[in-house]
Amino acid sequence: MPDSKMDETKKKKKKTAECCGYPISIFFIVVNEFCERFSYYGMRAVLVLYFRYFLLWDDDLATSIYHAFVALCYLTPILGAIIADSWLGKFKTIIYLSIVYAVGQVVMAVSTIHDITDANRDGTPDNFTLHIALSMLGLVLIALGTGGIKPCVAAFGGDQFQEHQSRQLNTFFSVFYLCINAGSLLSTLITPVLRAQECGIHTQQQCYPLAFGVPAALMVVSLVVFIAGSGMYTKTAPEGNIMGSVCKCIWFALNNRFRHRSDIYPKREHWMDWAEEKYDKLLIAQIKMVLKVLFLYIPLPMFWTLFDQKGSRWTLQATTMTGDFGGFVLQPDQMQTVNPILILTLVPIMDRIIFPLIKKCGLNFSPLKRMTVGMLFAATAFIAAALVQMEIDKTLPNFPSSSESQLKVVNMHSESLIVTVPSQEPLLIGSFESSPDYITFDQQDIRLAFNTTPEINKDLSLIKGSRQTLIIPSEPAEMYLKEDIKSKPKEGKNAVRFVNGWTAYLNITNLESSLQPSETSNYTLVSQGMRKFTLTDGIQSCEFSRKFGFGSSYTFLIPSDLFSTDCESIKEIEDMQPNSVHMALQIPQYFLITTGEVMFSVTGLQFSYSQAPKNMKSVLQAGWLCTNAVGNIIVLIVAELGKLPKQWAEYVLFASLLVAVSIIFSIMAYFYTYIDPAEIEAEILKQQETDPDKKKKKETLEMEEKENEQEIKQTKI
Ligand SMILES: NCCC(=O)N[C@@H](Cc1c[nH]cn1)C(=O)O
Repeated sequence: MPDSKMDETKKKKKKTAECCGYPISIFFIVVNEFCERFSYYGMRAVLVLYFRYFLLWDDDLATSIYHAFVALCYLTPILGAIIADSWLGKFKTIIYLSIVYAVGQVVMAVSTIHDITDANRDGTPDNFTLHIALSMLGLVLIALGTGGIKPCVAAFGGDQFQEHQSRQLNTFFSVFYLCINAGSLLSTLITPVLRAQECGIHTQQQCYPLAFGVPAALMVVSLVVFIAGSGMYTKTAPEGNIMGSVCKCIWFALNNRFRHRSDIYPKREHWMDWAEEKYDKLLIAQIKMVLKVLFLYIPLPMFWTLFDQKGSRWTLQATTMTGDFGGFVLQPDQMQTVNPILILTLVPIMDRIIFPLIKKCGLNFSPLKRMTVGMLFAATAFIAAALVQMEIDKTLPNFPSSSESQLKVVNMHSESLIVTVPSQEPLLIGSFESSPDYITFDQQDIRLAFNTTPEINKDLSLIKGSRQTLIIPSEPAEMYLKEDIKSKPKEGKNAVRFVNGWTAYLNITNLESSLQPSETSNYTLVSQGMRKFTLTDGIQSCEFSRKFGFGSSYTFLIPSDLFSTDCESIKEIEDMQPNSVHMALQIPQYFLITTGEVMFSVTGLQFSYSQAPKNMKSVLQAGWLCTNAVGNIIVLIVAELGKLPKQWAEYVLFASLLVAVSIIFSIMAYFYTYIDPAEIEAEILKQQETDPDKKKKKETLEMEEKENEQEIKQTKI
């Protein structure tokens, strides 16, 4: 950098306004981040539901696309960092990519308006292709925007601080993290509520446009806030194509090293020193710093692999638990908000109390040690999750393995029946009752004998890995098999179905179609709480209500005296008992992983900023975010491949993997020496200034490069 230019930036820095030791411009950046994270996490909160219930994709497709989107969001930071460092500078990159981001959010919101293609006004869109195309376009733009600006915003925030504000700089990253979590907490609470509203022009539907529209609006606010602070920022100019020269320099060093591999050449301290012939000492030193940090990042994705499973595995675990807290009832997916709530309380506690206390005890709790401890906390969180899982497993129904089949017998006949089952005591099943529990068979083909007159022998071919119910109607010879659910119902809901013992067809609320005599309905899902069903045959009707817990399954037997007893005589068969392990048991694992997050993630953010040379701050931020992307990809792969028979075993496996990785990391960290990039850079510059010969050489090289660049530009034109 020419001296005159350096003086200019120094002067500018002196002018920045301060408040309590912090640059005022920080305020705008922090508010901007809050709005942006509100927008991002709010959209993410309803995304899977949008795929599932608006685009009508199946579960697997919905979750795969969701994870792929999240992974993409953490890969695009590389792109953002390149644009910022080599072309537009952080400030302009943030503005332009925020516009892309906001446009993406708006496109996404528009894609959720069913009325735009609902010509026949039946409430479902007629042209799914258009909606899918729009939403995919929206998501790509959003991933580009959110990922692109993320490394820039953190680094740009850091840039606002001057050298004497290093203490405030550390606090900034904590406050930054608090804002992220305040934004994510609020939006994950609000957008699902917005989604549950009904809206529409022709037909009233779930209000996805509102659930995606509010995040879009917040992104526009975020952009406006950022621009509002425009006059106050310290803006560092882009320093040219850093990534390009870094790659060229590394390539040259490797080549040069290879050419001089014979013993006759003197060894050099570091392989990067082999670039000295052609490249500036400063650049070489900077590359060394970055490479050291990037090398250290290699084990980090494992942390995110565990961390990001709280959104998937842990939420699934919560669906097998009960959320009844007496006064209020917590839904399984709401358990996730425990993380941001704990962040909001733990970050200040750590910063104000725990870390200063450790320091007072004379212990040096360096950033890398903190990160190692953070990883160990995450591992213990998974051990806690495994313990909870074992508790749940005790209460879970005994589902058939893939080679077994299970059968239950329901007797709707007016008399008791004795059923002879292979390798079992004969079963006595009273009229209007069922066999006490599912009977498990190793074989598929079985023969049952019934003591009716005349005796009935029935050959059944059961489905492997399935649960089925044999319904014996009033006319026993017409018995039939019905397939049952073989896992806990989704999202903590309850699966219910009816067997019609009434003599005519019945309409029942919640059921898709009317039920013929002796027919068994398909399952309908009802959520926790008091639920009412109205049964009618077109002439008479009665109401039947029941309180449901979480994750149960019932078959309701409708008797022939249904209406004379005012629905009182409906009999329930419990196929799956409601969940009984309390969701509060998940709090320890949330506490542990969040403590781990504060030590690992907040520290990693600071570390990535502080150890990066001035012109490569966003690059290292991008590298840091990339560890998150890789972590998500590992989740995707493991979810596809690894099907451990027991969930608790999978938790223990992940915990052990992370412990192993954290040991490796601690060894790597032991050999890392913390640096002050600014100091090293200043020293090298000084050396070069006192060495006029080298300075000249460097200047000619720089001029050559510039000429080259200009030539390239001209040829392009
Ligand atoms: N506490 C969870 C929300 C949160 O802090 N997210 C931060 C950090 C982060 C990156 N990957 C996972 N987490 C963010 O979005 O930058």
